[in-house]
Amino acid sequence: MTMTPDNAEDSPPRLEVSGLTVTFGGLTALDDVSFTVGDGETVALIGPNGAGKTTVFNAVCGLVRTRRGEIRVGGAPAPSSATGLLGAGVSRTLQGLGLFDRLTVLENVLVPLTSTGRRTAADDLAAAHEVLAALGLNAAAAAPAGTLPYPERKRVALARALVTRPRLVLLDEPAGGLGAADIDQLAQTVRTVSDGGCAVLLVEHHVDFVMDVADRVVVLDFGHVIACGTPETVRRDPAVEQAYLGVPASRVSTGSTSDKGATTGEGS
Ligand SMILES: Nc1ncnc2c1ncn2[C@@H]1O[C@H](COP(=O)(O)OP(=O)(O)OP(=O)(O)O)[C@@H](O)[C@H]1O
Repeated sequence: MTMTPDNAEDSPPRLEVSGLTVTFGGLTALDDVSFTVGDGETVALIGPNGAGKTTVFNAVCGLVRTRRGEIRVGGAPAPSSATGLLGAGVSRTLQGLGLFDRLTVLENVLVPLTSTGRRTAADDLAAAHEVLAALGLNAAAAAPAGTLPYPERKRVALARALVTRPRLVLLDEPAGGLGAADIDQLAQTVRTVSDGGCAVLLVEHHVDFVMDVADRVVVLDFGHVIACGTPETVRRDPAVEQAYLGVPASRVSTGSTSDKGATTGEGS
């Protein structure tokens, strides 16, 4: 859902990517990529393997050098340090989850709060328990994260991204490896987050999930934006059909259990 704050017409987009070009040696991973994500808006980046989706995330987080172009968060140049991003209200999840398996679920979720050092321990605990409750993880709070089943581990990673109450959250394949019930729950969480005014940018291969939650879809292919629009517009676009949606998953997937193809059923 797109929120319309009172002064929306005066506000810069929460995320503005303009003419972003990233090269790795002789490879142009992103070529003149531009799009925006507004407050309360959910935008999905889709495209085949190697299209450049994760590179966009890495560029927004300052993890890869930008050859050309500009990235602005809330109207200001995007910070490039982890603490700068947290301060600007940006958080992200990782494809590989990146949890500390031996730390408890609660300790994992507290990590981004303690690293900012701006709040009291009591505030941090309250915020962590709030997000754990919202994601149905309270009962698992004291368990080592590594002992949980994969869908719960994914929710812990999501909780860790949301505990700072971000204004922009980047979700890297949030539905990957999940079954239908977990994807429904995830979609509800994404809607709640965006209804609260947070801008959501997600990379996802699970097309049904994208069509369900995204306000707009940006389609990348070989580092170029080949389509951008509402889910229905993009789904009917012949160029998107040819580059991605019409391509058998086996031709864009990296493995038989991978969620990297354009999947339309359950993610695993
Ligand atoms: N650090 C790097 N060094 C060299 N090449 C890289 C690096 N990171 C990404 N690439 C290349 O850049 C291109 C875009 O990769 P990227 O990971 O952004 O694609 P993607 O759309 O996220 O793919 P996937 O769906 O498989 O995650 C690919 O050709 C990839 O091999």
